Amino acid sequence: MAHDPSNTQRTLTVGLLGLGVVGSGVATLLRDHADEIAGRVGARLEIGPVVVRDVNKSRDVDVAVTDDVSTVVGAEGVDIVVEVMGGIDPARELLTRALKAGQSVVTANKELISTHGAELLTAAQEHSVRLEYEAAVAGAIPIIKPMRESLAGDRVRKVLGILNGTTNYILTRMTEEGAELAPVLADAQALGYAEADPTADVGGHDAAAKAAILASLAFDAHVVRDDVYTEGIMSVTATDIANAKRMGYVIKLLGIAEEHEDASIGVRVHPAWIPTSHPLASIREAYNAIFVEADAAGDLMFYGRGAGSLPTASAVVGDVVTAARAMLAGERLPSVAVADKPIRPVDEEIVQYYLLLDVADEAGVLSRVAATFGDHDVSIKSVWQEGEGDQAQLLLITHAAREGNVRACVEALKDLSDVNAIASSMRVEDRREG
Ligand SMILES: NC(=O)C1=CN([C@@H]2O[C@H](COP(=O)(O)OP(=O)(O)OC[C@H]3O[C@@H](n4cnc5c(N)ncnc54)[C@H](O)[C@@H]3O)[C@@H](O)[C@H]2O)C=CC1
Ligand SMILES: N[C@@H](CC=O)C(=O)O
Ligand code: NA
Repeated sequence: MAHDPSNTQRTLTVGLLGLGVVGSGVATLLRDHADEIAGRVGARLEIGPVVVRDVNKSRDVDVAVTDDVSTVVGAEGVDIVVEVMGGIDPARELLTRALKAGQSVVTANKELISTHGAELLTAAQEHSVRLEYEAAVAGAIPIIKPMRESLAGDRVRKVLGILNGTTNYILTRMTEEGAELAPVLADAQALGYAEADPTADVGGHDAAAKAAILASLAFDAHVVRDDVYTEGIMSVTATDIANAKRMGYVIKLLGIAEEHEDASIGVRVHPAWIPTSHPLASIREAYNAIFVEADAAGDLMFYGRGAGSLPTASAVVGDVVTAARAMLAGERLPSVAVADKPIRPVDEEIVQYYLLLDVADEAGVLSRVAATFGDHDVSIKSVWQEGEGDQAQLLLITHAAREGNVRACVEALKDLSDVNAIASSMRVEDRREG
């Protein structure tokens, strides 16, 4: 049945901060889906002032723009502020001001939420308005609301996610086409997936921000971006990809958050081998996925587009609808008791490793290498040797061991006279290892 917007006389005004990739998508959806949204909210949502840096720039979307933030932030008649500028400053100060002025806020800004989310949520609570940020984690995928609401009766143990579209796109093309990283990154930028500064993507920082937000929600804890151990994909080579493939694995940039039995929280982002049989192994291109292990629900997987204009705008506009409904119903943000749980240092994590060693092809090398592993309490699961003549490569996969021991073992291996180099090392995330 078609929506009848005639009974939705009330109008709420949505002001926008930023009109780039995401902002243009938000303006497009608010305009193109206006009637359905009015039917769902019980009020029409009107696009109010749109703040941009350069009012003279030509744009694909036809809205009136201004460079005066005071027309949106704290402005009489603007009910909801959508922040899609990115960065900490001035977003932090502008959103604080908006919340204090009684405006609900919707943001896609993971950098801001993962560092100053707690103070912004407090301001929202204190002023009885909403702060929504579904687009900040995994773009279009509904994950914030399921974590906050659908799983509120369960206990989440572990979250494992492909949280960055740009790097998944790059790794997919490196794996499937043998492409080099740099030109594929340029394609990801042209497609609107990358951050304004793409080192946030390839360096793992964007995924780390999202992992911090997810860990906070999953474990009712205060986890910030700087708590996340972070490695990016710059060191992943074609050789690593080929080695993973022939052993039955693929390489993905993973965000991993888990609550350990001592209530400490481990949260890390790094490239990892995962078995081709794992549901996350089949996630290609700019798609994201989040695999959740919960006590009662068991395994869940959330899948969808993690980046791009309209997919991200879908999550932003969904949040605008949430904020508008709450405003009309007088509903406040749910208040959650948050504990200060300790962050487990990465050295204390129990991990499995792939190591590639350049060694001299001489008698006794293998036993000296094996003894070094034994000295550090790291057990070898499998080993292959390749090459002949003076040089050989040893490919080793360890059993799960304490990260700090693996690191010390790697340092000791470097000191062996017949180990010329540690050509590569990467963690293996394999549930079969326990
Ligand atoms: N592009 C994507 O696929 C996704 C982006 N996000 C987040 O959405 C936000 C926006 O991202 P994009 O639209 O991709 O960035 P963008 O760079 O395309 O757009 C940002 C816009 O904000 C404007 N802007 C920045 N600072 C401003 C200021 N002080 N005053 C006025 N205008 C200002 C810029 O001129 C630009 O037009 C970021 O927080 C990003 O992390 C989240 C999910 C996906
Ligand atoms: N640059 C990000 C955009 C969405 O958060 C990504 O590539 O995932
Ligand atoms: Na999302």
